[in-house]
Amino acid sequence: MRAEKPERWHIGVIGGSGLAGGIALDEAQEISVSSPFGAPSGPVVTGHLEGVRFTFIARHGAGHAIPPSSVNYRANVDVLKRCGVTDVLALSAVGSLREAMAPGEFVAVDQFIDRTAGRQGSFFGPGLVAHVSLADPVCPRLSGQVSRAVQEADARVHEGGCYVAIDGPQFSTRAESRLYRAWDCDVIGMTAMPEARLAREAELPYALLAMVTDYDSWREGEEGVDAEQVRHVMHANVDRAREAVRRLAAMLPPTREPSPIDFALDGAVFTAPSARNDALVARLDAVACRLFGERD
Ligand SMILES: CSC[C@H]1O[C@H](OP(=O)(O)O)[C@H](O)[C@@H]1O
Ligand SMILES: Nc1ncnc2[nH]cnc12
Repeated sequence: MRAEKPERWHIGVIGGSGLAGGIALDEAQEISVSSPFGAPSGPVVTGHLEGVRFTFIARHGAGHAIPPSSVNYRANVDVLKRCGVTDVLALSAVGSLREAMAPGEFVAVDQFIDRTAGRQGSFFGPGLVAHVSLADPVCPRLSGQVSRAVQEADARVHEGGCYVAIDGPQFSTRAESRLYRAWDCDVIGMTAMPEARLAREAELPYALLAMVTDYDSWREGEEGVDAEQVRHVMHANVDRAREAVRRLAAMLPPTREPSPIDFALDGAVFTAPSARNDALVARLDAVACRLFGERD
């Protein structure tokens, strides 16, 4: 078993809609990292912000070419882990299902309902069965720090909110939008699942900063959401998201104390050593390096 995580922060940022251009990092370097789970969404850029190491991936690739259900979520998370990332901050555009969560505001999401289907939702599989806890899918420490960073960036943030993940790429019908409100969901998007599940399997504390771009399609007597509206609000606010990331870097304590999520795989693997699929174990050399060690 490998030693505990390093004491230095290394934040992996997965940038969503509006963030294909990345975040401005000092000494930024584009690096090529391959993954046994296939190609990540696009170039991986690593550098520093306020002296803290950051590594960035654009979720939809350069120029936003990859639709939500075609994102290789496993490769993205695996590559971040391979780069030595300690914590993941995901940035996403979302629709609001609550009057109080207005376009232009941010939500530090803390729960999910997953309505996606057919996406690769686990690093594990036949020959290596693991069940991690997902009761609290977001890291409260990172999410709290991110909320404070948004406030410092002079933007409004709602601390906590349930995100319903849909496949898309179409927006929801009015009936679906009303249904998700009845389920007590607060915001809607197309990408946080399975991303959050995979981060947990990779023992990476995950926080999701959602930027509200629209009211989806539940409001009586109003037009439903359309892409033009989303694009407009997104472009008006994306620099605030970048500023929040910079503020986060500036406020992180110099030493990273361990998180319980760093040990999410402890006790999670059910498959007996004699029944394990060696090829699958080998593919987990980054994700589960603490359990199985790294490849030579
Ligand atoms: C551009 S509107 C729909 C699109 O935006 C969100 O993407 P992301 O989460 O990567 O910011 C949403 O999930 C959809 O993929
Ligand atoms: N209304 C909406 N539904 C799904 N994803 C979105 N991303 C931004 N707005 C959205």
